[in-house]
Amino acid sequence: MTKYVMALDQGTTSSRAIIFDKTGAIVSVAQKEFTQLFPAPGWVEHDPAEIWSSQIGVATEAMAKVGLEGGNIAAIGITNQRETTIVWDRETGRPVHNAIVWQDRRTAAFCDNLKASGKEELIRTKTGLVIDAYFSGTKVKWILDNVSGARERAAQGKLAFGTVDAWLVWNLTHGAVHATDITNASRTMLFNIHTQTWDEELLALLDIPASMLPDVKESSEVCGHTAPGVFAEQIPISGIAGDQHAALFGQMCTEPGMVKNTYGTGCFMLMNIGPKPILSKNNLLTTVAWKVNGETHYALEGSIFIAGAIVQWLRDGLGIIRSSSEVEALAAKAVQNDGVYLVPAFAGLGAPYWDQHARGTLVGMTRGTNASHIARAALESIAYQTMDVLKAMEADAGISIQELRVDGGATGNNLLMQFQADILQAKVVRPGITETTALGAAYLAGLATGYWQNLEDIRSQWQMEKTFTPDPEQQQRETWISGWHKAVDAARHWAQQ
Ligand SMILES: Nc1ncnc2c1ncn2[C@@H]1O[C@H](COP(=O)(O)OP(=O)(O)O)[C@@H](O)[C@H]1O
Ligand SMILES: O=P(O)(O)OC[C@H](O)CO
Repeated sequence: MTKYVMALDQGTTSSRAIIFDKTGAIVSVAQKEFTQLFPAPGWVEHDPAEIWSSQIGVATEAMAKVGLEGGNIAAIGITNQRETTIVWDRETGRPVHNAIVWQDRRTAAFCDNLKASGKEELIRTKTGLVIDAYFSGTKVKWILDNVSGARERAAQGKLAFGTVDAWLVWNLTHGAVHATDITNASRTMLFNIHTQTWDEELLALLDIPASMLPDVKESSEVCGHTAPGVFAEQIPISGIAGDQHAALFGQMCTEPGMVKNTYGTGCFMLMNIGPKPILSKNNLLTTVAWKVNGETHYALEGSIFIAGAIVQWLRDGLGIIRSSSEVEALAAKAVQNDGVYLVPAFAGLGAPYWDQHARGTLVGMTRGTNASHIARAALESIAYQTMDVLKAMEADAGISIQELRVDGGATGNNLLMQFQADILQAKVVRPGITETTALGAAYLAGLATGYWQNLEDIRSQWQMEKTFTPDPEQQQRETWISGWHKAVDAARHWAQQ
């Protein structure tokens, strides 16, 4: 019987299942968007039941589309939107609250207080993270503080916390396994990336009982099997990684100094920095890239909160396009931005600014401004934010980055990719398979079960599809960049009380 590996890719806006064969080629894909809930300004939630039902639905659909059954799947890999926080009852398996999504800003004031109380250095040194509402820790605390009876039940060991990977594992195993992997753990602000354990001092600081926490596994390791009845046969769950870490692996950035940028809802640039967790001096995060066969690789990360999501906003919020793919043609109608800049700080600004109070800002409009300028400014904002992060990364690593490997939904946009190369003055390289997040999770899962023997087995599978080279004639770059930074200044601190 021919065997395959299935990746479950639970993203911010959709759940996807992708089945790969031994050559790393895609055999089947199924995808389902799910509901985004915005219960208050700055709040973003998902229904955990819908996360699970959409994910198991697409897994079954991807198999059925090509006539595969459980017995055909050698391993399952999970990759997920990170930081998004779910707390559930261990006995009933029911969540006590909606998932609080990574973009949610409700704990920003608490984070300000934490900073004011001088905890920044402690948290940075232990976790590699800056204090921000982005990470899971303060979201767990919010649930315990705000859901009636939750704190008491948590103290009695009755509640479980997990990021989305742990929630999927719990459901796939019918509650037999409560586990996460080290990459997801490194995004909680509760995990010490040096000792690789949950940190008691941070748990005490946020008043979170250790009994709620999942076991922490390597990224490529069998952590359990699907429960009987989930699929026709029980399948090992043998790879887990946060989506950005999985993408770094799927892009085969396995050597220190290699960099990838994923253009999805947000943009996330990660650089492999090898086995030592170097702390950033330029407001980037230090995070665990993966742990495989007992060897940990670390990464520097620049997280941008709104990237492709700005295109969704043009579609759903402004209504100037009907589908994301229309944005390129609309933007191309404006040869230049004509001084119009859009800073998409809808959820504050992430790296390298870390301004929780920045807000979305559109500047530089005149009577000649039309929808195409706004579309162009939206696309350019993705590239400018990436440039800010790349400059910080170059400063930290002391190197000049010549090549950026890219993936994610927005990389299909050639205008954006060319502008990115021009503004960075670096090559932008798009691989044949842009589903590198899912591919990375599949590789991690397949390596643990012997589907692939070792890295050499898979390294040669990475192939370039198109390289965007910078236009050497570009004269206006510096002017454009200084316009962008003026616009960022206008967006900053806007919502500060
Ligand atoms: N042609 C395009 N140009 C720009 N952005 C696009 C284009 N097509 C899709 N996108 C954006 O890419 C994002 C989806 O990418 P994906 O990698 O699936 O994201 P996620 O994993 O965050 O859900 C959406 O925000 C969408 O607006
Ligand atoms: O779902 P994505 O691809 O936008 O990724 C979300 C990130 O993991 C959040 O940190």
